[in-house]
Amino acid sequence: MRIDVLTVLPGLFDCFLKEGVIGKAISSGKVEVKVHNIRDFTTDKHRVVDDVPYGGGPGMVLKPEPIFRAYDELTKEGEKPYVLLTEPWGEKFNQEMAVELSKKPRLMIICGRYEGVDERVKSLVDREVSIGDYVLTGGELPAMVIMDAVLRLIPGVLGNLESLRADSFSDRGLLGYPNYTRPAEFRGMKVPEVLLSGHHKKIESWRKEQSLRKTLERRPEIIENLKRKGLLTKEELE
Ligand SMILES: NCc1ccc(-c2ccccc2)nc1
Repeated sequence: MRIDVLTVLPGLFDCFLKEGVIGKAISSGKVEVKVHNIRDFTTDKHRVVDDVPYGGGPGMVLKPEPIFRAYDELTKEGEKPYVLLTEPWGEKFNQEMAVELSKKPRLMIICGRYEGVDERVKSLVDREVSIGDYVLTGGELPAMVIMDAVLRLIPGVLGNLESLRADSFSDRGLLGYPNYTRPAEFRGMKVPEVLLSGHHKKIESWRKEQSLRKTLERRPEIIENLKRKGLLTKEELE
């Protein structure tokens, strides 16, 4: 997969693209991520990327020209990208969308900033995406959240051990089960006996029950949603 990011603050992505699983996936060539400074696609001396809103009102709006110039330049060759715009009011990002986006050969993420982008930019956009109902200073962090969730799903990006965690639970949006590691007792808090039993069937059913219980308790709408879609097995429903 290739991802092109358009932003006025490219520096925000430096650590994200160098460290951890994402950093390894890029350095190993499993995925390609290019961050582009919108300012590099201006033509005036002052490299202006924003302007005051028509009709008045507070703040500034990202101008259309530099973004269109960047889009035209970056799509001259190769597959046309599926274009996302990070906005406070976009469609809510979730694991289902992450799975769908991970199947695209090429993505472009336009990061909103200031009061937002000129409305004409949306003629380039396939999906306006929000990571939650709160307003940030810009769409760069949401872009990193989306890339993290999508890139980890690309085959080969997660090491063998980690990929085991991508089981039918996380993919259905269920909350995870409790995790423990050594020591077996710490400050009087013991690891549940079942996890020390070595009885894999019992451990698996304990974990399923814990995950379903935690999801029912904290996010009942996820259970209802899965029920409606018929994505819960008979024993999971019991
Ligand atoms: N859904 C989170 C999100 C996404 C983008 C923005 C944002 C804020 C300011 C300017 C442009 C985009 N805020 C929140």
